[in-house]
Amino acid sequence: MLEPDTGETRKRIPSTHIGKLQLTDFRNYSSLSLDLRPGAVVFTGENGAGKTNLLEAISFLTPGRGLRRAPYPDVAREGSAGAFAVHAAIEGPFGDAELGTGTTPDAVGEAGRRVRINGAAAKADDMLEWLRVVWLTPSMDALFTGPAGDRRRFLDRLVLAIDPAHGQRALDYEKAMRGRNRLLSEDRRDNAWFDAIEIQMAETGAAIAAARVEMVRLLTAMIGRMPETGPFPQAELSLAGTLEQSIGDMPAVELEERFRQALAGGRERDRAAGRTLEGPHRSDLVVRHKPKSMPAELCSTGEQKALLVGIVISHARLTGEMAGAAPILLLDEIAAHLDAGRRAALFEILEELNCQAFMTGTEPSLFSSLAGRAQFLTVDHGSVGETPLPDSLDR
Ligand SMILES: Nc1ncnc2c1ncn2[C@@H]1O[C@H](COP(=O)(O)OP(=O)(O)OP(=O)(O)O)[C@@H](O)[C@H]1O
Repeated sequence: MLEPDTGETRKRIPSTHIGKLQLTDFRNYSSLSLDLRPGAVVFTGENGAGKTNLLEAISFLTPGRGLRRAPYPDVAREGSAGAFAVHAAIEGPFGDAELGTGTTPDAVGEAGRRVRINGAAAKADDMLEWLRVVWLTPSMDALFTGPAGDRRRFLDRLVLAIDPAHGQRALDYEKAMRGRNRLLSEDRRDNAWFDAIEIQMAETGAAIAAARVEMVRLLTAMIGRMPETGPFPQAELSLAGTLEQSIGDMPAVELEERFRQALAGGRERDRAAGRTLEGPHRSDLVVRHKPKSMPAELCSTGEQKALLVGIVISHARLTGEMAGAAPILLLDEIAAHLDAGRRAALFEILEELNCQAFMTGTEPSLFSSLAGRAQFLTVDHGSVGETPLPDSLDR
């Protein structure tokens, strides 16, 4: 894996931006065509107008199930034939590209979403060659207090943005584990079958753990570049998980072999539980508020939000340096828990990162410090137009 640029002469990372976004039968949009500019893009409108839907559409320009993780039939506009399409014209340092994605009425699961790049059928992972998309949504406000699975998913998305092979690794591991869990729950005792599955789990599981450890190492270095206190305090990151904690203590092949042995030795225990109890699917990302030396889950709501924003910003910087192009950021209701000082600080950092950053809020006044430096768009139940300026910001 490449190292981020830590030199004295830090260059400005080139920006990738969506110049045009077109939606068909996507949530409350029957047909929409939007011209977008680089830098900050602010969507404002009343509750239920369709602001988050726009961010969700952009989140489909990266592998996975989008920022709501919704079943595809829910995403297609009610009253439509049951299929949706998102199309984006991308401009960036690697050239221009046309990215298209969508479903058919019977699409289910991740594989049910089709992708086209420059008119040709492509895999979802191929979109990562053109742009990286990272998001922060209000549902992530409970990231530090909620279940470990949410933090794992968050971490794996961070890894995916800098290491495109991570998605396939995770899919392969899950597929093998589902096979093993089926054998366990059906009380099958076919040792050869178990052996074959466990070899696959050991290989992919050790690779997943190694990629996560690497991510935490790189992100920790990047977080260290921020002021320790300041508007977005430094987070201290570590991983809880048998595999992750053993990395560095032994060569990768030995780690893989140990995990394989642990799986084989744990069959009876797992049979009693009806599922696999050990592996990277049980790991957790542990976050502490460094200046306060306190677990993140014990911090105030605002402090947790500031920590999370700090992590996402550092990750965006890391992604930019490693991928050679700044990622696209989706910041849903970002202003909600941030005071005016932190909002202004965030906008400054986004400009420095050179990201196209999509932000939503009910009131344009929340973004007043961006007046003249951002594209302001008003969302109104299925249509989007330029926000009249400057009056709306002078309030
Ligand atoms: N499949 C669908 N077809 C049509 N409309 C839908 C579909 N799914 C959701 N909606 C509508 O989209 C709207 C919600 O949009 P969205 O979540 O983007 O709102 P928002 O502007 O972000 O609101 P808030 O400020 O409350 O977060 C709701 O009115 C909802 O009924």
